Amino acid sequence: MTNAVYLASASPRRKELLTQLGIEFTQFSVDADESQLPNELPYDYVERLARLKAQSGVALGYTDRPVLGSDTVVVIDNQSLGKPCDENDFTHTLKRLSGNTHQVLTAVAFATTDKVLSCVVSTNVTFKTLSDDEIHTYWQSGEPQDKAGGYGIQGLGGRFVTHISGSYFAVVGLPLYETEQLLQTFLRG
Ligand SMILES: Cc1cn([C@H]2C[C@H](O)[C@@H](COP(=O)(O)OP(=O)(O)OP(=O)(O)O)O2)c(=O)[nH]c1=O
Repeated sequence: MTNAVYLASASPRRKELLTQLGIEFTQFSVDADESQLPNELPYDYVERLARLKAQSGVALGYTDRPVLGSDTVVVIDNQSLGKPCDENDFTHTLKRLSGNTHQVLTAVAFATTDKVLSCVVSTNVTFKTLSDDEIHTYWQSGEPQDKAGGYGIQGLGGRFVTHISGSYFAVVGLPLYETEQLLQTFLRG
């Protein structure tokens, strides 16, 4: 088996990040049910989804190379926040992130027909205090809509971040170092 993989993701960020790793890949999207189970912990949730996306790729017939699935959630007060469903939801989220530190959890999974291997990377991100105006203007930029927690650290949302501890790449959607390590372990095992 060569180093080439499949990327089971619709995310343009994950495509860019995987390109940055120099791994040859083919991208396709999978349609996974992303709802959280009752009482499911954020860590378990994000890891389950990454595995589900990878295994859905295998189930679609992409079986000749490892399939990479990944998922990102923002966690504050033990609650997982996905993409905002509307401006109200977004405003509520940004007010919770404002002036606080939250965690971004990104899970990565590789799957083939006979095995699946995954890991979760946690990064702490601290936001400055945001005004109502800043929050409203940011929503109108169109950037928050498709991003976990309603912000993009790599875009206009970057100016809200006063401190980050951990993997910047994991916040954007794919931790470079950990993904490469996981693939090496997967291919060896
Ligand atoms: C917090 C944060 C999230 N994000 C993105 C990463 C993920 O693409 C997205 C979270 O949604 P995900 O459901 O993890 O991924 P996705 O729907 O974009 O792609 P797919 O499921 O097909 O792989 O939020 C940023 O781009 N920047 C950030 O700062």
